[in-house]
Amino acid sequence: QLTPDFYARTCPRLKFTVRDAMRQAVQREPRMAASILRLFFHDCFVNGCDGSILLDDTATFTGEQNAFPNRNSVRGFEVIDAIKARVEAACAATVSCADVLALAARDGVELVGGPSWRVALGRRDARTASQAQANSDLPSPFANLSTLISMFAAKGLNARDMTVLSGAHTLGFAQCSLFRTRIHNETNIDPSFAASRRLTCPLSGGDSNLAALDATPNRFDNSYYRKLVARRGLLHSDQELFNGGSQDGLVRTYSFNMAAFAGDFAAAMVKMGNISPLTGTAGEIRTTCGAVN
Ligand code: HEM
Ligand SMILES: [Ca+2]
Repeated sequence: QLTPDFYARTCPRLKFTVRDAMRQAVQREPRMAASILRLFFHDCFVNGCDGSILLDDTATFTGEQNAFPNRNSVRGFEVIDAIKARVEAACAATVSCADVLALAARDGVELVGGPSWRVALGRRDARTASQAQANSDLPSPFANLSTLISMFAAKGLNARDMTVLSGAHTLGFAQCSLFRTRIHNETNIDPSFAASRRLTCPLSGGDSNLAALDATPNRFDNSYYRKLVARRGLLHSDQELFNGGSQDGLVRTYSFNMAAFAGDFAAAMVKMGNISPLTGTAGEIRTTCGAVN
């Protein structure tokens, strides 16, 4: 029951406000498009797209931000907080943090050359968050293909959705500790790629050193899939999509058909954005994204 014109009368300039703020954020730091996209994924996969990941831990509240997949890893909170402040100034107590995040993720992708899509709106914000749920529902970079497929299936997303959404790794960076075993121990990897990654990610030390997830980390293109076909996937979970299994054919298609990737990605983002939203009078419209009202 989400709809793109949910705020047409209550906050008519909403999408321009978000777009403008995201343009500034991405101009300042191109990686922010990636970081906000990932933030949206990590929101939607834990209790649905309800802004739960945005809630800060306090002395009496433990939320999702310090769950293993998020701690020292997800970023961009200050950008969402700043956008929300501008939205509040224009339309007080009207637009949810969950919707701001959904719009910002779409705008970031478009700003770095990716497809666009209509964001259905009307999500409300959670009053709670669960660190345990974040630990159990977010996929690990060490997962194999069948685990990835079943974790997405648990969210109503099929294997094709999983493979095309993983194309988000056309943007952004990963830390050495999350791909070390792949570049040092695995055999389904291009040797020269492994050797060059080992230069900044040795067997010990450099845990937080960054490497790009594909060859063009600030450009939304299909090079992620071309790299998978060349056995140059950075994460173990990336290469699982092209390792003799059920997704090989789709990876190959996306590797030479950018239009198919772009179209399927947009459709799958809409689907991901529909994961169990709070609507109607459930939840609340948070005034500050980091804390319940
Ligand atoms: C298929 C399962 C997935 C796994 C196992 C996975 C895992 C990871 C890991 C380990 C990182 C690096 C984190 C770090 O080094 O701190 C990462 C980065 C990223 N992920 Fe995923 N991811 C998956 C799917 C997705 C999906 C569905 C999206 C969005 C639709 C996404 C968007 C991103 C982006 C954009 C980055 C780069 C973030 C940045 O540079 O700030 N990922 N992912
Ligand atoms: Ca959530």
